[in-house]
Amino acid sequence: MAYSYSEVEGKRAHDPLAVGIAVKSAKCIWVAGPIIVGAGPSGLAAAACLKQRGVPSVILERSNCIASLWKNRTYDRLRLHLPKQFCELPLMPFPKNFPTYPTKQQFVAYLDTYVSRFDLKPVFGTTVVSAEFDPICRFWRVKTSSGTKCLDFEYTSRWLIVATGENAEAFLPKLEGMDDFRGPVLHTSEYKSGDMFCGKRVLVVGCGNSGMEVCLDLCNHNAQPSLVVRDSVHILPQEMLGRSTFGLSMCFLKWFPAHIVDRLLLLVSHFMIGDTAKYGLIRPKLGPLQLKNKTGKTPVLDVGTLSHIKSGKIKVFRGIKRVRHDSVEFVDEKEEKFDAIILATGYRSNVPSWLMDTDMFSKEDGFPKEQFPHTWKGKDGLYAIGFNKRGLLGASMDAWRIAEDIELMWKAETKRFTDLTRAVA
Ligand SMILES: Cc1cc2nc3c(=O)[nH]c(=O)nc-3n(C[C@H](O)[C@H](O)[C@H](O)COP(=O)(O)OP(=O)(O)OC[C@H]3O[C@@H](n4cnc5c(N)ncnc54)[C@H](O)[C@@H]3O)c2cc1C
Ligand SMILES: NC(=O)C1=CN([C@@H]2O[C@H](COP(=O)(O)OP(=O)(O)OC[C@H]3O[C@@H](n4cnc5c(N)ncnc54)[C@H](OP(=O)(O)O)[C@@H]3O)[C@@H](O)[C@H]2O)C=CC1
Ligand SMILES: O=C(O)C(=O)Cc1c[nH]c2ccccc12
Repeated sequence: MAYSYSEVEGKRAHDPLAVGIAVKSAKCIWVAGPIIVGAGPSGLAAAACLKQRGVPSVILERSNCIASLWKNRTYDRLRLHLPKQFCELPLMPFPKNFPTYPTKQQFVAYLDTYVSRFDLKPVFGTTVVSAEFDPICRFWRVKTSSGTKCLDFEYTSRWLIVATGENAEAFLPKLEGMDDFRGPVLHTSEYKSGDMFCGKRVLVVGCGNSGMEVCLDLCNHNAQPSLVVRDSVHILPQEMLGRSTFGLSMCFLKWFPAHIVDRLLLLVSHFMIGDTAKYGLIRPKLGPLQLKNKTGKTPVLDVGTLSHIKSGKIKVFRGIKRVRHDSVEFVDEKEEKFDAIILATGYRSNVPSWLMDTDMFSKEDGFPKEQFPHTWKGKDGLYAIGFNKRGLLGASMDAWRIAEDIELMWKAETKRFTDLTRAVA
């Protein structure tokens, strides 16, 4: 099937002149600057930093909006857990009137403004299904799918920036007997509020920040939540000594090693919230910051759930042995009836499903093989943003580095091109 120039034109992202996209063939689009996969906070931050340095880019996004995780796959009561100064994207501070912990709606509004401010125009409804480096031409071939075959393209560029996120796909563990359960089973990415669970017995599986906060939301909606804690977990108060726990940790880390700061955090936590192990929340052997550094596991910042666990309003269970028709059996042989199950079991990267043949990413977990601060750069013009397990702050750090790196090559190439055209003229 032949494609007219205007049809391909319709799929163009940014200002075609500024971007310098050239249509190479009917279904192939050459991108002069980098291709960015994903229009979440990371992809947007990368595009903005590049633009500020005069480097155009094209963002490919599978959903029909920016920040789809925040807009479509998070619960209503979500707020940033870290103070706003640690969650800003590069080049644009939060509005002064934002509270210390902005709501999801405020954060999303900020991202919408960010997009307007930098005039970013992601190509929506475009899933990257494969990306491969062509060693002969020395550029990346990025194949996309839009659901309609006639709108599938191959984008090519010298640079590829992976910004699909650490939370690209909901992780749904296979629990024995789950198919027999008579009630609803949903992942936290589908959970909006406890409205529909009023009066219901709900089992929340997983005690990360999502599981803990969903339990709190269920309490607020008069449901009866129970929490599965299969392993150990660090719970820290969101604030201590009059400061945010995160801010305080960052401050102390400038002077002391992580294991010392961990001792302080645990001491103050013990003083403020007591021994969490008494309630089934056993602390890992390694301190919260050391554990975060080593495994990426984020400590839970308590926003009110713990008091309901202490009061017995939220029951804590150990791992699940099997699910039955209307109940769940736990590893310690206890069995309890439930009306619904919410899987707060986290997410997975989807990079191995589309990025071919690279040394940069692990095929097992879809994260860069290198550790922070070396996660952002691979070979042959390949970059990763938002994969250093340091949230939005980490994504901002990556954005600066990537833009700086690409700008140097971009300027050199632009100069070569200008020299060449002058010589020809
Ligand atoms: C509930 C929740 C709350 C959080 N709160 C905080 C917080 O308060 N502070 C903090 O610092 N961090 C927080 N995080 C961490 C979180 O990872 C970041 O906030 C942020 O969303 C990461 O941005 P990202 O752009 O890297 O990934 P995402 O926001 O996940 O964006 C990735 C984008 O890539 C798109 N995509 C994926 N695969 C493809 C493909 N194959 N083709 C095209 N597009 C694709 C997705 O649709 C998505 O829009 C939170 C995470 C969750 C889940
Ligand atoms: N406002 C905020 O800032 C918020 C931030 N977040 C962030 O979003 C990211 C994702 O968080 P979250 O969704 O909580 O996911 P996490 O990956 O942090 O937590 C998943 C939890 O599920 C448990 N789990 C996984 N499989 C099973 C199973 N088969 N049986 C029992 N338990 C299981 C894990 O246990 P184990 O550890 O044993 O593997 C872990 O406790 C994190 O970075 C988090 O900090 C989330 C919510 C709010
Ligand atoms: O939400 C996340 O997982 C983040 O990476 C941000 C974050 C929340 N709490 C933290 C504690 C230590 C380091 C990062 C975080």
